[in-house]
Amino acid sequence: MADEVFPIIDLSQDGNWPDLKGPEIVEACKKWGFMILTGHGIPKDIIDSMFEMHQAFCTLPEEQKLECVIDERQIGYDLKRSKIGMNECMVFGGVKGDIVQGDNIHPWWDAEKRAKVEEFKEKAHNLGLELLKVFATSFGLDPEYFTSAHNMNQGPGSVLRMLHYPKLGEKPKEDFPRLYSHTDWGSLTFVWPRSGGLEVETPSKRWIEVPLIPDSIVVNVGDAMSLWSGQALKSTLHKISFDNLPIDQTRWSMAYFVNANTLWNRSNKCEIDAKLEILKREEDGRLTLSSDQHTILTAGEYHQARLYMSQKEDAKNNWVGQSDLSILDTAHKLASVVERLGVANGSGLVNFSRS
Ligand SMILES: O=C(O)CCC(=O)C(=O)O
Ligand SMILES: [Fe+2]
Repeated sequence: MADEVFPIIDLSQDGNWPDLKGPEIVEACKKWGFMILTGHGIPKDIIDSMFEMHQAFCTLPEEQKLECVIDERQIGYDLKRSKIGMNECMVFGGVKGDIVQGDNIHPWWDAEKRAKVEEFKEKAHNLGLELLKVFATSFGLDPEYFTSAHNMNQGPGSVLRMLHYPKLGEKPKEDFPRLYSHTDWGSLTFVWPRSGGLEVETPSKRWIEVPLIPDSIVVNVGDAMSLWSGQALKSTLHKISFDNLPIDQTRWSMAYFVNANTLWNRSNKCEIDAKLEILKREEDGRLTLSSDQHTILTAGEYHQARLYMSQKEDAKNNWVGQSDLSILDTAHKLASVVERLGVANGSGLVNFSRS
């Protein structure tokens, strides 16, 4: 449709962008669930230096990179050759300080490089907090309503994925995509693209490629934030297809996933847990706290429900890596809450539907 213009919002005019650009930001997140932010204040030399490290690390032989494979804290190297996608990724999850001190990171990432990653994560996180304040303020809530549940010092932490979609000799025989059609699980996602290829579903459900603007950030709302906001904010499907990123092309990008706090201990009990109190949309557009107990989940319960839903989906599709669903014994009840709210279906795959 001719009036479907991908939202591009420049924050550079004034230090007071949350007040000045807040309404435009919220509108974009309601209508598209996606926007591009320019003039966002994260310096270009810092972004450049992150991509330099990313590209240099990816040139190491595969067996070296595989020495530290991604763990349950979401730290380490992730090589994907599956229905999820065909890419490689260095993943830096965990809380503040975990990268500088942490294990399971290849020694190629020396102290100086790790400090840069921590600094970048912190800058990204602070921008995420500003956006969460904009959302809360626009809904008439306490500005810290969402931010208080996104503390960088509390687990599980937000996750930086440095992504590389390599050139391929031939198209995979197994029908694996570059990146499957999905919505993100968390609160907010930032993507720094260095190459084109990312496609999103428009409000009228067409697929378009996200404009490539150097040094900008592509921001999208995740399922948790959509759920939390009573679906006032939209979590939108996106993908990278072989049509748009053919086998002879490469894509470099970085994605930062802003997640709500929750921490599981070794006996699978949740120790820190943000309350994901699903807000209710009033007729005048305001969001209020719902009195319906069924619409109150904690971030940990939400996460468990998503795990359960995606493993159920994997099992249905006979995907590799199935695990024992009985571990998640209460999760199916929670999954039905998530399903009923219509924010996510299965693992967020193509047949995702929303009223
Ligand atoms: O590479 C990209 O730009 C997209 C990454 C993405 O959507 C994801 O990892 O969830
Ligand atoms: Fe995504």
